Amino acid sequence: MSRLAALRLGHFLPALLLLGSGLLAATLPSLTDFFTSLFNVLPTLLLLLGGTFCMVYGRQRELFILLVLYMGYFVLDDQVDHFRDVGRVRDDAALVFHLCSLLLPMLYGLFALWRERTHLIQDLIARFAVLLAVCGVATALARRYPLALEQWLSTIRWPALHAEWMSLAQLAYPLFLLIGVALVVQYLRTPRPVHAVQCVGVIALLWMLPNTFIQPHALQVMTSVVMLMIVVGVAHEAYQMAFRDELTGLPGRRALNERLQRLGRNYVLAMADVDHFKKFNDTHGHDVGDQVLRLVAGQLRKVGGGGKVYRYGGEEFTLVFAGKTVEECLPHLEAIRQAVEQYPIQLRDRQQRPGDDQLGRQRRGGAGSGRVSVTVSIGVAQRGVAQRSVDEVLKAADKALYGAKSAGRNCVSSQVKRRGAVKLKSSES
Ligand SMILES: Nc1nc2c(ncn2[C@@H]2O[C@H](COP(=O)(O)OP(=O)(O)OP(=O)(O)O)[C@@H](O)[C@H]2O)c(=O)[nH]1
Repeated sequence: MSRLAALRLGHFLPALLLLGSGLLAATLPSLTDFFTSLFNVLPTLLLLLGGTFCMVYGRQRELFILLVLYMGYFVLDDQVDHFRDVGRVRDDAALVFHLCSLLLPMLYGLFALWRERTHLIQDLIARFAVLLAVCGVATALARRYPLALEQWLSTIRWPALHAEWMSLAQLAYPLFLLIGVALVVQYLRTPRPVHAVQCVGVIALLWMLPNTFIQPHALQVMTSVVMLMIVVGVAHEAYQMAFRDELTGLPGRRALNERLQRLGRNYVLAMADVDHFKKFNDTHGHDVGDQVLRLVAGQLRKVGGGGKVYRYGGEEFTLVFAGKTVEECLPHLEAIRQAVEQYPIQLRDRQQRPGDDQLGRQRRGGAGSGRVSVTVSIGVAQRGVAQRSVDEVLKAADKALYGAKSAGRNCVSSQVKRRGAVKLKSSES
């Protein structure tokens, strides 16, 4: 699967919806008392709840992003409050604002790109040390040389690139660009929900900073929104870990158990099993076996007739058809059986794999390249008078699968129970 194909709207959608709602709320001329109070406490609440959640699950990276966002909010909110109460900005407002417009994207980007690789405690200490060092140096410089620092920050270094609407320190724009590109590259290399959320978060910050003193609720609303995005991203990944099978990307056994609880009165279950997979593993190795499981999963996923496929475990998959009869499902099962059988699997020696794509394509087409194919056997059963509970239907599908294996494999078998008699129907190529 290409990296672009792996790019999933589902990874971005929650964050984009939050961003849209945030923009709407932040640009409203006034908010009701309820929402004003809510957004006043939301950043603190999200730091406490989201931070605890991240700590419990060892998500240091997201914990520090939340911390950086909150610190930025804390410092700027003080300035905005003064501006709102007195009607003019504090003397140090320009210095604080320019410093935040550099430090906020810088620290956000740094922690977003800094993967958790070392031991949890070491990682925590290293991140704290970096945060303290950067904030400590910035505070010391701001106290010691306020005027020089403010001048340095507000200098327009590249007049040709400056536009009227650019209210941040000019250095902030290339910094935002650099971080945005780095985060997009990170997502393309590893398409994970938190990586997607971090990309959208940069856009929200880029909108928030210039509007901090202009839109009355920009700071509270956008800080809350970005913090919420990060927490949602972590929750999304926790859900995926629990319900998705990592190898194939299919929903896993836990997701299947959930689905089986709410199937209604009419449904069909099918069990699909890769034939002679032990032999395949023994011949080609476990790694190639894993690749094959991914390919088979990719073919099974295409099943028609409203079927949904789950990885049951090992080399077994379960297909669920809600509101269908066996007769309606058989053509779709037969189609995927054929699709798996006809799918050519290219075996390549890892060590001999060329770095060059074109060379790789040539070699794949070459006579020496090894092509194999695998087949699946499928057993299918339907809820009926003889098997009423999900367990019974699953058992019947398993029995039909056993029948398919006995009938020579690479076929679909359905077990139809009528008045105690068991009839096994096999369709073979
Ligand atoms: N590579 C790989 N192999 C797995 C995985 N899960 C289970 N297996 C292997 O799948 C094989 C299952 O073999 P068996 O259940 O004996 O059946 P089979 O060889 O497929 O033969 P039939 O089902 O009778 O056609 C075992 O060798 C397992 O090690 C996995 O995630 N990756």
